[in-house]
Amino acid sequence: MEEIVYQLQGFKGRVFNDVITPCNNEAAGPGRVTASEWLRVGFHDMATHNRVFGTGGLDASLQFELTNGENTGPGHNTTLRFLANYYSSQSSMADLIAAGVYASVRSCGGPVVPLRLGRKDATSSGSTGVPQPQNSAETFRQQFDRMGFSTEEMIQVTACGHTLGGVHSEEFPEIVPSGTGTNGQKPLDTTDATFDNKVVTEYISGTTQNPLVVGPAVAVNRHSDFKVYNIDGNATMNGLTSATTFRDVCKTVLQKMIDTVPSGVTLTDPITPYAVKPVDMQLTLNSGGSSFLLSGYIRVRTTNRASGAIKNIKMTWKDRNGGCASGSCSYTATVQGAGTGFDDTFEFFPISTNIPTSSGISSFTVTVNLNDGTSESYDNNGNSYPLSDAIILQKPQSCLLQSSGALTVSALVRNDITATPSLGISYLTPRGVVRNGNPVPILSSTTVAMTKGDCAGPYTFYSASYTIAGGLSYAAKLSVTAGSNSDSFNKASDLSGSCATFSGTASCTSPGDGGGGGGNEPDASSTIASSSAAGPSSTSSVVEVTSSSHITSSTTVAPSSTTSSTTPTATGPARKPTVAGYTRLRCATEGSGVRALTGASFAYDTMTLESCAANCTAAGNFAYFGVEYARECYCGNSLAASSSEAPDSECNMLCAGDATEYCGAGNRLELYAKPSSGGTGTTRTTTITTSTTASAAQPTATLGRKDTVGDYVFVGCQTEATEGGRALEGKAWADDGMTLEGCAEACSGWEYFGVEYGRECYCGNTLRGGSAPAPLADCSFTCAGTPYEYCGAGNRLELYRLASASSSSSKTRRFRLERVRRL
Ligand code: HEM
Repeated sequence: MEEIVYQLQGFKGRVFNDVITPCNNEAAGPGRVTASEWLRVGFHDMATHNRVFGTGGLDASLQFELTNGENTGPGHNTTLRFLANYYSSQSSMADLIAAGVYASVRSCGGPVVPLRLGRKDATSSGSTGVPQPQNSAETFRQQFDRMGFSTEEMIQVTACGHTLGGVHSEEFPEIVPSGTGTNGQKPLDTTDATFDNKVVTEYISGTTQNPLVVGPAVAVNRHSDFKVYNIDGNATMNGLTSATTFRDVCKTVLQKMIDTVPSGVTLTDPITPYAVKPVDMQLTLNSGGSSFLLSGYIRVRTTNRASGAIKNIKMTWKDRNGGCASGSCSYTATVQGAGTGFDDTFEFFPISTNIPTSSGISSFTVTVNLNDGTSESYDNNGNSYPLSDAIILQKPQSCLLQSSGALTVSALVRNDITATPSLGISYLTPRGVVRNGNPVPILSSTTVAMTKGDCAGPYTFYSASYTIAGGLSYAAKLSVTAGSNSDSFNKASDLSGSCATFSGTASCTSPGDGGGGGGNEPDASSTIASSSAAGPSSTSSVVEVTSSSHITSSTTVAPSSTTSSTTPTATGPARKPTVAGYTRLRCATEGSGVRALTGASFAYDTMTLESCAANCTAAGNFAYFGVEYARECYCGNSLAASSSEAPDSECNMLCAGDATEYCGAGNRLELYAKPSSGGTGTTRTTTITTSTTASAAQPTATLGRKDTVGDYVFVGCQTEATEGGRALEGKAWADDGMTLEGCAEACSGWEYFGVEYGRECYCGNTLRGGSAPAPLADCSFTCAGTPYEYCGAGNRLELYRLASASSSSSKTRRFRLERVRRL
């Protein structure tokens, strides 16, 4: 929750604020201020609390109450659907709703509402009792008293809520008759997207146009704001005419609102961002078992520091026995990226260092070295940051096929741990009926016994498989536990599509006697976890440790690739300046929104630089090759312009098939080029078969932009129109199974199609005025129907255009004009 709430944009941004920033963002369509919908959700969820019985309150029971008549309108559903993207065993829906109140108020310029955590989610609907506009003043007083709010607090909290948003014709036609508002909405004050006290001052001065005070609502006795505000002769409202007082009061009453929880729930103290926080720290056993890679980030809060004030950070660890037997127990990192929250900035320092398994690690501390020569020590309030090497969830040998949910998890258990490990899976399953039903998936957990495998020096492999049904397997969280030790809350989305073979297995040792001392036997039985989840590409064939043979056996792949993984790993990993006629260029990023190399691609569990070079030569004598994520090989004759140089330290994954070589990392290519890109082309004739065969090796499914979808080509990320109406007005539909392909098909015959907000498809022949290109990064939602495609975002279209559009003359002209306008 700390990351979701504070780590919003930029490096490692959780983008929780995307659809409510800026405050007037109408992510779900014109007339719907998303921030106001989030705030209203907080009230409607809380409003059924009964202080006497201790029932109800902020407990996410709203998800079961959407059709009970007192929670009308689409806003509750849309809000819960967005928040559910963050739902996990560590962030309840109720805490997320509370965080939504904090975020919406802050995004609109309101106070920082202190956020406590620990809310528990209801499992069924609660009582009714949300105040309705037709209720009498006395009923309102009783309802708020039942919630635990005094009359004064009732007036205050209603005014604080009604500083944002408005009343909608669709929901309350008797209050805002159809056609009388703008985009079907009438605002509650003149600044419906600013958290200010206009709702009060306009009411007190008699100039208010608040549809819950004046207008048609009066005649039908639905002027609820008037009934509430006027109940004490306007005394409380008069007290809120000072902007500062309004802000302070709102901070207090809105906190009270989100802290109203069922009895039995104990909330934490209000959270604040950590000064120093380890993020995604992970141990991964290197081949041979004599060392592991420690990776992750140290996040340092830089809010109150001058920019560039930090020189570097030093992480210093203690080995398993509390000392430093290896003689070298520290790692220094310089900044890799920065991120922001509403009120904070952070810098991230990447950790990537090898630690001998013989001595291991138990905890660490962090020193922040400043450019002025001073330094600060962080030791987790005197406790050090614990990091146990007793159990390791071994990601390279674990895999998830997101299409089927087939999961295999490999873990390493230190040989002195006697307890048998088990795999805990916490996962989400959709409820099926979504349109007007509950959009929040069910959070379940299961425990699976793990089967013992081979030794790897001082560790022993265990593995387990399970199929996560329901299509949301990527959102699962994985924990491996043995006795009191665990490696917990690992993201399933970090796993690749097939399990890599663990090469260079060592015979069993005890921790502390020299780890990996048994040598590196090229043992064919080292195929831990190569089974079920991996699907077709990593069946028993990977028992053959020799490189790439199982995918290109019928092809002309260079013979040099056959020896790599059996090479003893006595020498440590190193960069290779040349590989089979290619010269190393650099560690490179992927292109933004496109792959850096698009000529051909291969993925297999025995990847080496040599086999990738051989495949790229055979597949077309390509000018470039690059290896990414240990097991993915890309070829191309040109490099995407947006691919840029990254520090070598970021290309830190060892090749799946040869642990003496580096093979990029997530989104990082170990990039090589031929000195002359012309090449001889001598192997061209063999390329078609080779490339077909090799590509048939199951590529890792990854999230990425699609250059073409059916007959359409990608235009870019595009804003909605500003000139009254949608950017694409031809046809629209929304679906929870939305994919780019589905939208393309639905828009067949139209010149454009665009997908917005993950699940909304729009077609049109022209783009309405005001719709403009936006940064690709804005289109950050994945499609509701597949986690591998991007489908726009709030107010952002993933826009495609008919490839043949430019062939018809009239269309060509229009296209050019639009291009000019855009440029
Ligand atoms: C007597 C108590 C209340 C009544 C009868 C009431 C009633 C209403 C009604 C009828 C709407 C229009 C909804 C729509 O058309 O979408 C509305 C909007 C809203 N209410 Fe209340 N409300 C009350 C208290 C509160 C409180 C305590 C809060 C939060 C602190 C709140 C937050 C909001 C917000 C943010 C909107 C704008 C929603 C949007 O623009 O979509 N309300 N309220």
